[in-house]
Amino acid sequence: MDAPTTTPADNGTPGGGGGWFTPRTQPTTAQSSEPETAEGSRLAAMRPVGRPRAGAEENPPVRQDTSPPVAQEAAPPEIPVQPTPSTPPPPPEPRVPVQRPAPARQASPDAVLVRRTMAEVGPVADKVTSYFYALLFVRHPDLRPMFPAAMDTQRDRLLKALLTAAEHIDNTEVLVAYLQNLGRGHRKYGTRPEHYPAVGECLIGALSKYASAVWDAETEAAWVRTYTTISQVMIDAAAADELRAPAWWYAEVVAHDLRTPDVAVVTVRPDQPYPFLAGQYTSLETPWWPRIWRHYSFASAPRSDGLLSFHVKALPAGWVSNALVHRARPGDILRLGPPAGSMTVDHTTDSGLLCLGGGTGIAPIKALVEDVAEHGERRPVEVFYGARSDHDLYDIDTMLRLRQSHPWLEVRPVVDRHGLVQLPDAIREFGPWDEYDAYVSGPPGMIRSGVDVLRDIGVPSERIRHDALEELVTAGS
Ligand SMILES: NC(=O)C1=CN([C@@H]2O[C@H](COP(=O)(O)OP(=O)(O)OC[C@H]3O[C@@H](n4cnc5c(N)ncnc54)[C@H](O)[C@@H]3O)[C@@H](O)[C@H]2O)C=CC1
Repeated sequence: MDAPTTTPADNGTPGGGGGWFTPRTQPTTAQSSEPETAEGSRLAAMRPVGRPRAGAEENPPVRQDTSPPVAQEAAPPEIPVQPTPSTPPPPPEPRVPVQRPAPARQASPDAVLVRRTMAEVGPVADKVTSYFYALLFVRHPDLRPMFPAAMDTQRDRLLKALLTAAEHIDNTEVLVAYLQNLGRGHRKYGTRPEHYPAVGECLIGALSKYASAVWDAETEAAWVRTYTTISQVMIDAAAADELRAPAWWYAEVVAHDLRTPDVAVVTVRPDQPYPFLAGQYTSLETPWWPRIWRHYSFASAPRSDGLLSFHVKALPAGWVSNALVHRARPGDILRLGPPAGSMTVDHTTDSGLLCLGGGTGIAPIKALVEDVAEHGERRPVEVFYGARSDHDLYDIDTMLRLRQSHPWLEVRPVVDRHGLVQLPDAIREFGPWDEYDAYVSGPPGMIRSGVDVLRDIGVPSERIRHDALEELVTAGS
């Protein structure tokens, strides 16, 4: 999957006060001197304050950089600082905004205006997306090579991420982490600080066109401040990440094991150490579909030989997944983005782990089991491994071997019974689960119903972990 996400990471929230999401200039009113629609002043307002490149003008014009932004696959990676094997993995992330509703507190004036715009454009979201990208590519053709040649269903990811962030602008704690992850993740596309004003300008261009009924100077000023804040957090996170990690890793396929006609276990060796935590995922690009990145969970806890493995199911019309299952062979070189996701084990408690792995969703669950084993803990781990048929339980042998080695582990295969009893239903027959944290991994529908069942049987939301559904919708394709 352009991998499963749990969440964006890293805290970095400056302590105290309003933090990052208090606009650096006080919110203004409609009567203020905020720019109205003049593009020049709008862009000046949106220009991120952080880290212009050496020699850049103080207020460079948006299109100052005419060099092609990316096409990285042919170029050797620029690696500012090589991580060493002792580089600690990034801290796990809090959940993405969609998973944790903003606490009930009074919305800031900017948030009210931003949400009003969002409500207005919601019914015409597709048009906003098309118009946004049309504006971006017409006004800034130099940015076009940063996107895939064929803009598939993921083309609106950038816009979606920005709008998600804007909508949750008051939910500082979660949002900062989300944006930092987004900023770090954008390094692999070749995104630079000077690209942000171009995107902001087109974002506002598209919103003002489709939310014209509610658009006024005050709304525009709110969006400018919101976008400036968003881009600043992303730019700062990318700059900090540059000091400790490459923008991407090359990884050579060293093993390819076709487990069923459409599921392969792909093992790769990164060109340099790749720190991550069990339960996380990465983004992956194949040589056959340049600039198309998909998310895949790591199927093992970090290994001493540094190898990484992924379980990939070839999906109908899944370009990347089909290439990985049917075309990739040892010796092929892939690219990996940074690790992400918060579906990780909390080693500060000894609660049990209740794990639901559906289909290839068993991959990160296996990693979690290995992680618990490596920590030498004796906490109960109960794995429910769901599949459509016996034949689809492609990793059951591995899971049963793990169970033989670890008395604290229980593995229960759950095969669909005529579509009536599905994986999540099975957990009702066992329990009680009061002392367990729950981990849910698999297709989005299974995650949704898994979370419903868990809540229904009394597991509190804060004890349920899963990757972000919005990431999973296109994951693995
Ligand atoms: N971290 C994560 O959450 C990961 C998620 N995945 C995702 O897992 C999926 C695996 O796909 P397949 O192997 O084809 O799975 P699948 O479609 O064969 O389903 C696997 C299991 O989930 C159950 N299930 C599916 N839809 C359900 C629903 N709506 N309600 C209740 N139960 C449901 C099925 O009954 C089956 O037991 C992919 O979408 C992949 O992207 C894969 C790896 C990690």
